[in-house]
Amino acid sequence: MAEIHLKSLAHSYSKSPSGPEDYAIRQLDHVWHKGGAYALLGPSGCGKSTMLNIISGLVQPSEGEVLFDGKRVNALSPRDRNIAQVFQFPVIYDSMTVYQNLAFPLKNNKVPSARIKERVQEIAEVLEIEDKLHKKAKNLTADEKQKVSMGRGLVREDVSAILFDEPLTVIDPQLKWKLRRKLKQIHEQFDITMVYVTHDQLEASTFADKIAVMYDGQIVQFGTPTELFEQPNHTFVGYFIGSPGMNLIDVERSATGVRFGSTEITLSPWQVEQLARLNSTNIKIGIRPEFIRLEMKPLDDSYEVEVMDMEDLGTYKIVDVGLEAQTLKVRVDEDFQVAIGSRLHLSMPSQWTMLYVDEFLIQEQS
Ligand SMILES: Nc1ncnc2c1ncn2[C@@H]1O[C@H](COP(=O)(O)OP(=O)(O)OP(=O)(O)O)[C@@H](O)[C@H]1O
Repeated sequence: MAEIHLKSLAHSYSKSPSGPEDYAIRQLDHVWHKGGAYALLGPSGCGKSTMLNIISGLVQPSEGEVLFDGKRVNALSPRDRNIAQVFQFPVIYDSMTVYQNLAFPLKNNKVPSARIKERVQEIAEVLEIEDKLHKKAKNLTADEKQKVSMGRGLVREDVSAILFDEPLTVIDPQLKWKLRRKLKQIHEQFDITMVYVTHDQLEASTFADKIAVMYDGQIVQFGTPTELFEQPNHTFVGYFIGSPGMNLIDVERSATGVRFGSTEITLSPWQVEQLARLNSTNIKIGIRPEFIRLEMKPLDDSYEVEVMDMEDLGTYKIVDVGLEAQTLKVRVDEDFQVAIGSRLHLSMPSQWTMLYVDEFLIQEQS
């Protein structure tokens, strides 16, 4: 098991990149600590697979270093890096039995046969495929094949880390949840560094203690699911995490804070102070639908809004309200009743009103 440090790492698939847009990974520094259960979350094309392949050695980074426990491994082959990688689609030998498939990585590493037997049995039990051990892999279902593929990654005890690249894509939705829990359990049991790539926030937060959110070749935030929800460090994190995502409104500076149209937004004094130090005109405020309050009567700091739409999602409702030219989404209880077109009063608690300049969160200095 190793700490994996990506130092000043950047990668372009182009031989002569002419600008940041030619990079799949823009310059970043990141540490995956020993024994952590991590997710690497982001939309298609943001660079997740490239990062995993750089760690495992399948891709050589065009800039920077990959360090395992402080030792540079850029020149080491994937085999010598001792990383197990599980891909989106099963990588197994069809002509071998399940047992032979699971035993293969151990045999290659000259593990004594008694230990191979024990270990294969242990992993097969965890993945609930012990009754398939003597079946030929070609006769398995797609789900079972992927379980074997995962087992081949999990079976080795000496690995620096296990990297999972969207491993549950081919798995039946019913089984997905169960397998994610299993992986988490395996992590707790064997204490291995695991990095799990996904574009699904639910998958990321059920598996990982900490999530790295990737956007456009950069890690824009590395935090717990709660931190990503409550303090999105970048507008993309606000938008991508949550269902629906954060309300983001373009604003301009005003005498007391910021405004859009004739709506003045009251900021905290420290936000005003920090904003005054910056020149950018790319300013947004963000607030999650869960943190906006809707009232029948005006409050001191409320804004009058019009109800535009309402969606009943079973256990809660999402109300769309119009404030000047903006539409904000508000999450309300299931029993909330209101007619479309009625006028309500909206308030945004300052504690949950985030200020973004050039897409990054303005944070209170301690
Ligand atoms: N072998 C390659 N040659 C050239 N460009 C590539 C290659 N592999 C990936 N890219 C490009 O690099 C960028 C990052 O791709 P990558 O596959 O790492 O993203 P991803 O986040 O894993 O996406 P997905 O979830 O769709 O797999 C994309 O613009 C992609 O088109």
